[in-house]
Amino acid sequence: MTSEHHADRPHNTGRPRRPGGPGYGRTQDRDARTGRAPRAGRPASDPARQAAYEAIAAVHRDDAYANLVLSEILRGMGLHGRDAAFATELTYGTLRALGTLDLIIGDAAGREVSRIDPPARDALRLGAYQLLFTRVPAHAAVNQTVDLVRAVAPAAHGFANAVMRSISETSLDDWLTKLAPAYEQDPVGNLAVVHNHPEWVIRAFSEALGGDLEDTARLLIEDNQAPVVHLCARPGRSDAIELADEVGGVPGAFSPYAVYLNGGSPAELGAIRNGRAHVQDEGSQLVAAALLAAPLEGRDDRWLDLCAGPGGKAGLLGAIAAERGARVTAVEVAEHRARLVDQATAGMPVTVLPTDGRTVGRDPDLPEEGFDRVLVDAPCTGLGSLRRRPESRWRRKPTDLPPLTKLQRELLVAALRAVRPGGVVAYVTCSPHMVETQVTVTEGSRRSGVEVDFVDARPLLPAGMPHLGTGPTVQLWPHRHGTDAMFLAVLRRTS
Ligand SMILES: C[S@@+](CC[C@H](N)C(=O)[O-])C[C@H]1O[C@@H](n2cnc3c(N)ncnc32)[C@H](O)[C@@H]1O
Repeated sequence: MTSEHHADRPHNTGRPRRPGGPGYGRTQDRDARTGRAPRAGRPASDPARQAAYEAIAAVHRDDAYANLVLSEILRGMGLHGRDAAFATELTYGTLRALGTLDLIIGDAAGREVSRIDPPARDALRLGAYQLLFTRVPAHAAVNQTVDLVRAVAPAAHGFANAVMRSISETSLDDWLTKLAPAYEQDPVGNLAVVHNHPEWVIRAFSEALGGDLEDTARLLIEDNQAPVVHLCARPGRSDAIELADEVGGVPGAFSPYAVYLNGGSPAELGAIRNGRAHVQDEGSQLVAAALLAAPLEGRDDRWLDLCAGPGGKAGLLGAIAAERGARVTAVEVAEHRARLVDQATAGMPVTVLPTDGRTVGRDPDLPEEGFDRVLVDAPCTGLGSLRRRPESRWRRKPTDLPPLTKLQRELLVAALRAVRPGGVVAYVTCSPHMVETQVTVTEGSRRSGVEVDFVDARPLLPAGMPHLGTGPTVQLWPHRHGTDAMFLAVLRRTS
């Protein structure tokens, strides 16, 4: 091993790195130790790769969300069109495939990736992704990566060159054969490496899919695809067919409000800018509409959204409330998210309460038995929307579950107290994890102190929708419905 193989170790061992501190400099920064600019007169790498590197580094360094940080970076660098699309593919693809990329890099480098200096490590991940998962020619992937490493971790460029060349000598299939355990001996371990998901997530998916590993594999494959952007045509303001014509999209398969967008930036659409539509997964539209489709006797004009931020479902409920003469109270505990709900529901009969949803009965605006329909779109692991949040499968941990499920139960209990006898509560998560779905619903309703009945949620979804199971709850799936894996339970308070 040459000395360069060791040159990428942290220089300031023992001290945590600050964001923007040495070793994490932006590609155009000067080298923190030598003060020299990287390869004077020559860009570190092309702008799309540079943007992708910055985004990946920010996700790992600052716990940033890829979608938010990438759009900021693209804006800051003035990247549009093909460059922006390439940067997005590189960022999302690298973050999704992280577990497998790290195994391969670790093998090629002869050391754990945790022992590679973070800037060099992120550049190598980006490079390995190009080599193994894209049609970028190998020489371009290697050279661009080495140039990038020269800029962000100058001492490691020789090491990076050796690792990239070693990775490029073997095809992805051969790497997977070498590093994945045999399916017959360890099916979950095999799927984890082959389809880029943590094992605990695969076990959770498999449990929710009745232990069917072939079906689970189909879900994992779907999770690795870039999702189609769905719009929601707001009732009373727009119509899905007209909107599809206007934006060059296609009306959705299930939700009467859904339009599938054929690429392009939704933020630039007139319909989004003037509040006739919003971006929202079709599954989210379906579960919000299901709450309003549940039969109800008596009063039906006081609706509550107990976890409203950033306001997607509140926007749909508010638009329908305007048509039906109802009023929505939208509760959101995080102030900045409550402001987003305000913006999302401008001009609708919606009152936003920036408060904790568990204060039902203690807050005069959240009286017990004060609402006819209540939505609890509970905070959750988000394992059902991994397509949209490429980093989250590696960031989430099983230890996230106990505090989240406690909060979910408490919010469901609050919802069951807020609804009047005879009224309905929809409990929704964008996670299919059974602990967040079935277990929370069973435990929450048991602890609420009120009597409830399950309402069969299947007839509350559009007629003819396939794969809705045996009820009374419904689990949607990316590989079956093209939606996020939304879970829906509808409960009627009977006492
Ligand atoms: C899954 S998100 C809701 C998404 C939203 N319904 C939509 O469609 O845009 C859950 C939300 O619950 C909020 N939240 C968490 N704890 C809460 C609490 N105790 N009371 C009210 N909101 C809470 C989170 O800040 C987060 O915005």
